[in-house]
Amino acid sequence: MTSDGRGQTHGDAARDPDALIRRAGASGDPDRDQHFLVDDRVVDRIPTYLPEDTDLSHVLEIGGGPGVLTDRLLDVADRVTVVEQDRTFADHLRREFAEEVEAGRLTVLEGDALEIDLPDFSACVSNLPYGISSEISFRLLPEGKPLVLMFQKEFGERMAAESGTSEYGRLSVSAQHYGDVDVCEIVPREAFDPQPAVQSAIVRIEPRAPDYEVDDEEFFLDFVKALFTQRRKTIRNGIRNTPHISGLSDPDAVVEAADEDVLRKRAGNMAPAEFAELAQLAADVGL
Ligand SMILES: C[S@@+](CC[C@H](N)C(=O)[O-])C[C@H]1O[C@@H](n2cnc3c(N)ncnc32)[C@H](O)[C@@H]1O
Repeated sequence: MTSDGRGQTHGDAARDPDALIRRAGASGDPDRDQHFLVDDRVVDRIPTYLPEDTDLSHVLEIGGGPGVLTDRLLDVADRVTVVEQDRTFADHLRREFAEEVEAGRLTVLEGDALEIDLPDFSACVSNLPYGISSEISFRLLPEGKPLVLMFQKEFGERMAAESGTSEYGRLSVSAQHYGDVDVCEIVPREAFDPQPAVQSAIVRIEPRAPDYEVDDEEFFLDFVKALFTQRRKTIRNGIRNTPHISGLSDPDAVVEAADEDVLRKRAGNMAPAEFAELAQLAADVGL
């Protein structure tokens, strides 16, 4: 660790994004979710969004590309593992950061982040391939580690949305079940090359032990999904209409046992803790 306590430093200066892309020998292909960060100021800020007391012993990055974020992560972390599916960029990362690879400070895993065995990591910081935002998030969230992730703006805002807003939905409840979710920054299209069609958002997820119990995590997530397919209906009707999604064998028993105030609500007005309490009851009497 350096004197500022934020990990080791490497090299003298941050590598220039344009030079990194040139040395990779390939430009980004939007069809492969390759939108590379070229705005140094944004890249510099990303690691600073990690919660203060984050353990930086082993930071995971999904989708390294030319390595501009990898470079900054090596500045703050003791060790970095980067997963990159595209061989051209995986090879480039190994070449570009050969010293760090040699020193055991950087591991480059070539493969699909949805399929590959992920290492134990202490935090994850990534400008994600947008096409796998949802699936990779739900691989990372249950690990209970701090995450700083770049998403498409609308996706990030839905993840962080509060109950009662139009963006609040299944994604918000499921993500906030694992931690406190904030949008740290909206990033304009111009910060990337090639530019994506829409703006992006940097989102922080700070893990938190839930202040409620969920014994059957899978049922909880299915139950939330089921109720949001009926978001305009009351919870009472939502429970009755969706046993094929929630897996409940006796939805009427759940309706009979649940609190009348809750049954009158709609999914968009239920906080994650209220969903969890209802799911716990539903699992007990209706599964
Ligand atoms: C949005 S770019 C980010 C690149 C770099 N971190 C940056 O910020 O400039 C996403 C990267 O993820 C890679 N990628 C796409 N799908 C992937 C997958 N399923 N698993 C691992 N990497 C993937 C792409 O090749 C690309 O390099």
